[in-house]
This record gives sequence, structure tokens and C-alpha cells, in this order.
Amino acid sequence: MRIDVVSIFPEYLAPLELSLIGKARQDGILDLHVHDLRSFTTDRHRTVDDTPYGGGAGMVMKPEPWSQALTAVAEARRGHQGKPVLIVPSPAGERFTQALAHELAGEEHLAFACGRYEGIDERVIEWAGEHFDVRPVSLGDYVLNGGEVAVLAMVEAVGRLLPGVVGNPESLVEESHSDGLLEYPVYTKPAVWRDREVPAILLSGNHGKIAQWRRHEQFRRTSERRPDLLEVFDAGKLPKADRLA
Ligand SMILES: N#Cc1ccccc1Cn1ccc2ccc(-c3cc(N)[nH]n3)cc21
Repeated sequence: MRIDVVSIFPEYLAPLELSLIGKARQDGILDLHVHDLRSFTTDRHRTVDDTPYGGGAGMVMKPEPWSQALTAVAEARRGHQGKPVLIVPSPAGERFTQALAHELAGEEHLAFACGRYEGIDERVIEWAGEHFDVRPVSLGDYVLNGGEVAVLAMVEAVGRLLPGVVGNPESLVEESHSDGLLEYPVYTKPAVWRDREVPAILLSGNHGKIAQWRRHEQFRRTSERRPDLLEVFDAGKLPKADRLA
């Protein structure tokens, strides 16, 4: 997979050189390119923002540097099938979920446009639709100062799903949200720590009972912490009788 990220703070994406994503880049699984939006400006001051039409606080990102940057990104993949996906982090986007991470992990090429200030001139989003499948995406119902933090999270969530990135693919199966539920609690040595014991069932060696206990814990946790997920789960999946299977 190729990933292009455009930002006025390219150094914000440096953490993507570390750990599993960094190794995926070294292994050639992930081909990540970070572009400084200011390198696509033409004025002496390398201007990327201006005052908003209609007034209001803050500044808005100018359209022309973005069109130059995104054209360069689209041309980097010319000749490949279909339109690349352009993810535009935004408080006004569709919610980023594990399901969307899986969908994006199936793409050949992802581009991310990191806005700042009060956002990117809306005409860029409209124009970009000629060259990309444009997806405004929200990390959650809170406001960040820009798109970079959201891109770090999304690149990690998508990258770890690519074959060969996570050592044991089995670990991707039972984690939170993979089956619509939160994951069960995990424990390791010592068996007793500060007078707190590991649940005895986990030391029993009875794998059927352990699986049953873990499933029950998934439902208990999800019911306590994210009852909204249970509604979705119930609407779409197992009959109640199997819920604690
Ligand atoms: N746009 C905007 C905006 C609007 C009002 C106030 C502050 C901003 C800052 N901002 C500029 C770019 C940008 C990108 C993504 C987010 C973002 C995503 C999630 N999930 N929260 N915040 C915010 C971003």
C-alpha cells in the first residue's frame, strides 16, 4: 500500500517511522510519503491561509496550494486502477471505525489531507472529487487543532491490518471492535499480584470454559462501557441465546 500525507507540519508524522508501522515501511509493506504543503506555494512567504469570506474568527486554508499538492499525489499513482481514496480528517466527517479501517486496508493507495486553522476551502473538497474518492472522516466528537493527530491514528489502525505487519494475525481477530464487542480482560504472570489473583478459569487449562468466560466478559464489558455497541450487535448478529456462548 502507498500512503501520501500532505501537511504544513510534516514533522508531526515522524512517529510513523517508529514501531510496527516503521518496520512495515522498512519491509516494503507500506510506502509512506509525507509532503509539506508549503512546498506547493509560489509566493515568497509560502502562504497557505487567508481570512474567511463571510467574516468570522480564524483563517482558512487557501485552495491553490492544495490543488497543486493533490495533483502531484494523484500523478504519483497514474496508471494504477481506479481513483485513490483521499481521507480528509474533519470534525464534520463520517466516524472512523474499525470497519472503515478494514475497508481502507483493502485500498492500493490512500491519500490524507491534513487541514489546519479553521479548515480547508470547501472548493478543494469539491475539486478533489475529480481525481479522488473523497472521504471526510472524523476521529470522534471532539475538536482537534488539525488533521495530523487523526492521520497518525488512522494510518496506525489501517497499517496494522495489512498482511505481515502484526506478528501474529490471530491477535487481530479477538481485539476490541473486531466482532462488534469490546475485548475481554487480559492477564499475565505473576498469578497473584498485590493480593490480586488471576481469574482461576484462566489457569484451568479448560479451553472451552476459558473461551466461554472470555465471551461473557466481552458482553459484560460492552454492556457496562458501550451499551450502544450492543444495540448494533443485537440488531445484526447473534440470537440472544448465543450471546453468552
Ligand atoms: N476543520 C476544522 C476546525 C473547525 C473548527 C475548529 C477547529 C478546527 C480545526 N481543524 C482544522 C483542520 C482539522 C482537521 C480535523 C479536525 C478534527 C477531527 C476531529 N475528529 N476533531 N477535529 C480539526 C481540524
